[in-house]
Amino acid sequence: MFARLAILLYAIVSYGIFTVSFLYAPGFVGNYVVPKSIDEPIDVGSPIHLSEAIVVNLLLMSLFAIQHSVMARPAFKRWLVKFLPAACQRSTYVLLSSLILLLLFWQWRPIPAPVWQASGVAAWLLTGVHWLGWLIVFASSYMIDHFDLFGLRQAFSALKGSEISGQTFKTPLLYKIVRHPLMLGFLLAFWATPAMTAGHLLFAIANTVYILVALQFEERDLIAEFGETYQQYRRRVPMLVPRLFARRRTDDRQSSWPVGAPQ
Ligand SMILES: C[S@@+](CC[C@H](N)C(=O)[O-])C[C@H]1O[C@@H](n2cnc3c(N)ncnc32)[C@H](O)[C@@H]1O
Repeated sequence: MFARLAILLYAIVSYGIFTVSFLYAPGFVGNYVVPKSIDEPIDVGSPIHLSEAIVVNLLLMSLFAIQHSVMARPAFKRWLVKFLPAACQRSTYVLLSSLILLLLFWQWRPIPAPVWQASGVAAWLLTGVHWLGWLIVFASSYMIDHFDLFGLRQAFSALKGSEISGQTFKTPLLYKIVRHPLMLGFLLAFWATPAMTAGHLLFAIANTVYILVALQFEERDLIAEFGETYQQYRRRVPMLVPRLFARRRTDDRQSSWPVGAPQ
């Protein structure tokens, strides 16, 4: 019982640290409220050189990308549970990702050279799309299973002594429009800004490249897990850019597979 309570406490602490990093992220990317944002320099006493800023920022983003992608692979998860209870595996992933994100927010070097500056209606539109992106990220996490994604469900299952259920394939709401709404939300939040600086542009480009590469790995795992069901989904639903007009395909009309039903 003590071990199970310790797992739950670990999951709650990890989730708490994730919440701090998630709440900080819009402030960081949008330069709102927070003490240190993407364009807000830290006082390091001496001016930061452009080359140093680029190298430090790329290292920070690479650290996040490597941790986030390596730890998400099934082979790594199987290795990790040799040392940790299975119920801690997702919380460990969430904890490390969140700590690296906080490090990135803290150590990020702004590069303030302006790239574009919108005003009037364009500025309002870009700000609206920016917040729509964050809303999509938040909502999508609940559509596939927020508490499973962030390790709490696994810890509660362990507390009850029940088996940790495997991943289930779902296509609710936004997942019927694109296969990766959560990533689409991030892309909108990163790119839609009325005041783009060189540092923000570096952040947006590097993260776009990372997302596009990471999604290849994620989809490879999803195909390995769900086979033809995911292949059909791939044929039916676009990856990131919604189709403006529904495409009527022969196999759509013939298929009896209900999109949205757990497979
Ligand atoms: C951070 S979430 C991002 C999900 C998706 N890539 C997106 O952008 O909305 C990553 C986890 O979601 C899982 N996942 C992705 N698509 C899924 C789906 N349709 N149903 C259930 N789980 C899914 C992946 O296996 C992975 O564990």
